[in-house]
Amino acid sequence: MNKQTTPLVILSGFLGSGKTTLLMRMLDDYTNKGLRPAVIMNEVGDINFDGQLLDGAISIRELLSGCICCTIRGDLGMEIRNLMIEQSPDLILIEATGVANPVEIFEAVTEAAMLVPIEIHSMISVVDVAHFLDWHRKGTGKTYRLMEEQIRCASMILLNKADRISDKELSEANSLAAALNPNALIYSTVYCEISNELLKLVLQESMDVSFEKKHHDEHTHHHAHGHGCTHDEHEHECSHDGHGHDHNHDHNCNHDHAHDEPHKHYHSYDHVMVHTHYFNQPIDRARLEQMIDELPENVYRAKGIFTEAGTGGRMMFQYAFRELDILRITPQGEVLDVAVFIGEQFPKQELEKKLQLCQ
Ligand SMILES: Nc1nc2c(ncn2[C@@H]2O[C@H](COP(=O)(O)OP(=O)(O)OP(=O)(O)O)[C@@H](O)[C@H]2O)c(=O)[nH]1
Repeated sequence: MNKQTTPLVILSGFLGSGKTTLLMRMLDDYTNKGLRPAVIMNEVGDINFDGQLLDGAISIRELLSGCICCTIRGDLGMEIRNLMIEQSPDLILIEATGVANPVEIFEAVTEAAMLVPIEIHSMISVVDVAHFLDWHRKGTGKTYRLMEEQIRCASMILLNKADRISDKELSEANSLAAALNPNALIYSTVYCEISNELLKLVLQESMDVSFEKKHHDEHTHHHAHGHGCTHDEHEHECSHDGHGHDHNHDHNCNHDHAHDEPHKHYHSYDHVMVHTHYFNQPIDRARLEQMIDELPENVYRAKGIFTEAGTGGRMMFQYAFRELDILRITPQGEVLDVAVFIGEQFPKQELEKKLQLCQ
């Protein structure tokens, strides 16, 4: 490890694949070893629920309401710079949004490296293996292509949620991932459980070599600000009709795709829709569970904090690819009751009605 630079690890992977689960493991391990990690978390929504799950002693920077690979790319550089100056951490972990294009994140970090001495040691792509196979069978769509890109750019791939598929399917997913990225280390995991040796390896310098090579070999489109990305700031469709708040991320990313072939550049963010709902009353948990069970397929991800009617307990729910987890939390500081839904073209008004009925 080069002592002059601070190692930086990027956690990428589609919505709900297990990035925060991995982040928490890494933080536990590194803090137990006496290291001082700092975290940058990026969410497409307005709220960072995952910060609630982290130890209050860890320095966390949040980049909300935008995707670090595009709209708030400049902010990432500034955050890294500020973190380095104010905290001088031993390492920086960046959890990207599930819809971030890894090539763009890599470039945003590279730009930051011009300001402060940091070095990317690893880009870990966490894959919800059941979700990945499902999309592979459909074989099309921006979501699948984004997942492919996240796999292609990784130095390490975790085929996570292995508990949700058979051994045969796991071996199929392994072959698919290896075909997309023969240079990466591939592991299958349950709740991102990786060994201490691997966690150590993540911080070692050699890991980024194949990644950099892939970057230059395969992603030959022009960049360094000259990539023709004319972001028409978000067309924020903010309908403050009481509680709902929608973001239709309709920016036009005019990448010069002629230069991108054969590996096109997928900014899945432009087709992603975010709906935020603030609860103003306690929630009937059974109704919430039923409402989530009935969510349309194109809602990929939902998270929220609510007060349970009856017990008055504060709860966090996590929904990813048709699986729901609800856990009791002790909020750090003042935290509102709020839920965020992320997906593609889902009927927001219908969702709003159902949310109202849970109260
Ligand atoms: N069954 C199963 N569930 C898992 C596994 N790993 C994570 N989860 C659950 O999947 C949900 C999403 O996990 P997160 O770690 O929050 O996923 P994420 O990638 O950070 O999600 P976003 O930040 O929204 O993109 C949570 O409810 C986790 O408890 C696993 O291996 N198996």
